[in-house]
Amino acid sequence: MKIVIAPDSFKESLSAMQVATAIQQGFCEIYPDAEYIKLPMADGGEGTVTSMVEATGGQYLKQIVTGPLGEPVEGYWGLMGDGKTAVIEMAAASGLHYVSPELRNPLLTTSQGTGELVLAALDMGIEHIILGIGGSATNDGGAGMMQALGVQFKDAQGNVLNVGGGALCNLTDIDVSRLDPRLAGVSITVACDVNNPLCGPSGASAIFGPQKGATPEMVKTLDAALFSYGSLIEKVTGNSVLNAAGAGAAGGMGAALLGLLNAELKPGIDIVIKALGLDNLVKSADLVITGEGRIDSQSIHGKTPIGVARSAKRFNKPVIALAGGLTADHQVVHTHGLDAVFSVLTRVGTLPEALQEAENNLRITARNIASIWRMAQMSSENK
Ligand SMILES: O=C(O)[C@H](O)CO
Repeated sequence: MKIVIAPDSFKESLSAMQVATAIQQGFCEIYPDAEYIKLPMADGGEGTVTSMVEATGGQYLKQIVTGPLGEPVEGYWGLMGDGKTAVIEMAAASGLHYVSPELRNPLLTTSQGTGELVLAALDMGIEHIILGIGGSATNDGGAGMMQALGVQFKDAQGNVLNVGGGALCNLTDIDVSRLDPRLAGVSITVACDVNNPLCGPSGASAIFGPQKGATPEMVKTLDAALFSYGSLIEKVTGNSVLNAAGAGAAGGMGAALLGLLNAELKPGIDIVIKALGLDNLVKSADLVITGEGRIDSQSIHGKTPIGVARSAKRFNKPVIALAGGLTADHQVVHTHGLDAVFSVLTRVGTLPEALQEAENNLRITARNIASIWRMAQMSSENK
């Protein structure tokens, strides 16, 4: 029996490889002799560099950059096996995991560090950038990143804006004349973890603002700020961003990349699936297992489990997903290729307890799924 295990990370708890290993351990208790293929996946958010570097035999590079609250953090990026392509994930510089829950405030957080990672890659003379966006602590429309790359955002008095999503309320002018000229010679592909638009009820602020610490009042302020930011980008560049799919990824960073850098936005999971050759591996599998920290109705907008399911369903393979948590509205995922989904929680506890127990709970749940799988196999053999 061949089992492909292709999960995302469980954010703030386990890396994608740790998740895959825990699932394998559980399955091995029932199927010790099965062939297991573990593929740590990512969708543009945290883990994208690891997946792409490992898949292409590239290398990791460390870089001290400005974190979401202005503090120095040790970020990283990857040089892919071809030696010409940089793979950068914005979460490695501006990710939510850098800000503890009580300090989360998307009015103030900046994506500047992501721009600094891009500068580090340009310094190495790369020709192409794959920029994974998602998992951010920011809602600044990627303005911080663009500031690091030389763009100036100004208010009506001609003053350069402060950093953070809240400051964009005062934006009246975007000056691109000092944009780093090296960017003109580099192609940028953006791996978006979601396809949400910039603004509105399914936009960056409304959907992802709360997890970054936005109160309902802040969501309104941030949404209005991103609307005037997007409108101004359209006016200055002539590029449409307000209605573009993915412009709302990573707190609106998609809009800056599309509008100000003419980058191409793609579903991140498709880029990772291609680099890892997932289609070829699932083709001959008996079972495909995926997972993510949380599975909800938003998962269908480009998250890893659905991308993996799409790949598996091309070859009509069964797909099971394991999640730390399932929301009440998660069932829509069944119409997108996930045959069965399981929450791994084994008891009622606190969130920190759930994060801490995730590895063991994954193993236990995987063991039980394997046991049901074997019972089903035995009963069909006995018919
Ligand atoms: O960073 C975020 O806002 C989410 O991951 C969606 O991109």
